[in-house]
Amino acid sequence: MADFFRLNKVLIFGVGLIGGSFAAALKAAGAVDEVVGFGRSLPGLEEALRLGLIDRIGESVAAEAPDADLVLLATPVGGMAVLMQALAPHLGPQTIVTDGGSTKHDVVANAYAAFGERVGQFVPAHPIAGAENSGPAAARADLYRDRKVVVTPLPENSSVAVARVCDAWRACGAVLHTLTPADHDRVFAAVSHLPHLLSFALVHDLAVRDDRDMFFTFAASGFRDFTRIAASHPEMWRDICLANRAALLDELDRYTAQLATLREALASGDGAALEAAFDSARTARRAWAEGKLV
Ligand SMILES: NC(=O)C1=CN([C@@H]2O[C@H](COP(=O)(O)OP(=O)(O)OC[C@H]3O[C@@H](n4cnc5c(N)ncnc54)[C@H](O)[C@@H]3O)[C@@H](O)[C@H]2O)C=CC1
Ligand SMILES: O=C(O)C(=O)Cc1ccc(O)cc1
Repeated sequence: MADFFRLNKVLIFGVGLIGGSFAAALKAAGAVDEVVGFGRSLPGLEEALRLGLIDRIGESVAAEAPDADLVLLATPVGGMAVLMQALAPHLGPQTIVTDGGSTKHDVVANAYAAFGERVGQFVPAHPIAGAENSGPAAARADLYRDRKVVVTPLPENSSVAVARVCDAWRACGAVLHTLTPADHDRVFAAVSHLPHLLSFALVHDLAVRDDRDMFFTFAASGFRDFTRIAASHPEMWRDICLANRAALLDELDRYTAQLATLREALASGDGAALEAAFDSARTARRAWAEGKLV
């Protein structure tokens, strides 16, 4: 990144964990003059202002967008189409729009529909950093330090547009990677969306039992590790699952087949088959945790 990288004005739609952390990181890096926040909840925006994540609450899209260098969409993905439609008539010639959404195929389709001939001004991206906590109070200036951000550029994007988005994320401390939207959604269905669905499913199944207290009383660290992400934002995860439903259904089918194989081994008392699967998983998990599988 060039040393002189600096943004004049950044608009953030949805100043929660992802948008608020982006704002905080740009400010900490001295890479932005002014951050203006938009959102659907005034108390949330006032909290973001109090926390110093944003400098102002936006007056109107028409007034704020034309001279903005960068616009980040950081709402749940299901809300982005409407925001894109609202932004499209007011983009300045130099304004670049990006997003932090967890899915890309749907976001890209919505961008083509909203921006039309100006879709080159939209550069899709996804920070692979986050937490089960949400809202402006969860935002942290160091959330993206040494974390990956995946960009899925469009054929219509200029190198200047892609560079502005990548430089902004680099100013936040992130490491940039590039995927196609299709590969992105296939990969994250497997390593992020499916694990969240499984975690929600396990806790939900226990939570609806009459004698749930007995189970939760004795749940220990393995349960804690497996279910931390079941404390994540339900609306956000509803949108992710629906947006990436084709890839997620494929992964769910693979997982269901894997469970069926293990169930069969269990039912027939085939300890060797169970141990072989557990051993293969343990080897891969340990290698991944030691950075040997990336
Ligand atoms: N939470 C995580 O760990 C990660 C989330 N993401 C993606 O980032 C986006 C934001 O997620 P978080 O920051 O975690 O959520 P969050 O709940 O912390 O923040 C979202 C903010 O958007 C506002 N909002 C919701 N709907 C809106 C709408 N229609 N118009 C305007 N504002 C709206 C909310 O009031 C809230 O302030 C999502 O698309 C999510 O998929 C990406 C990477 C990690
Ligand atoms: O809480 C966790 O560990 C996460 O997995 C955070 C996360 C959630 C959604 C994303 O698109 C990327 C990262």
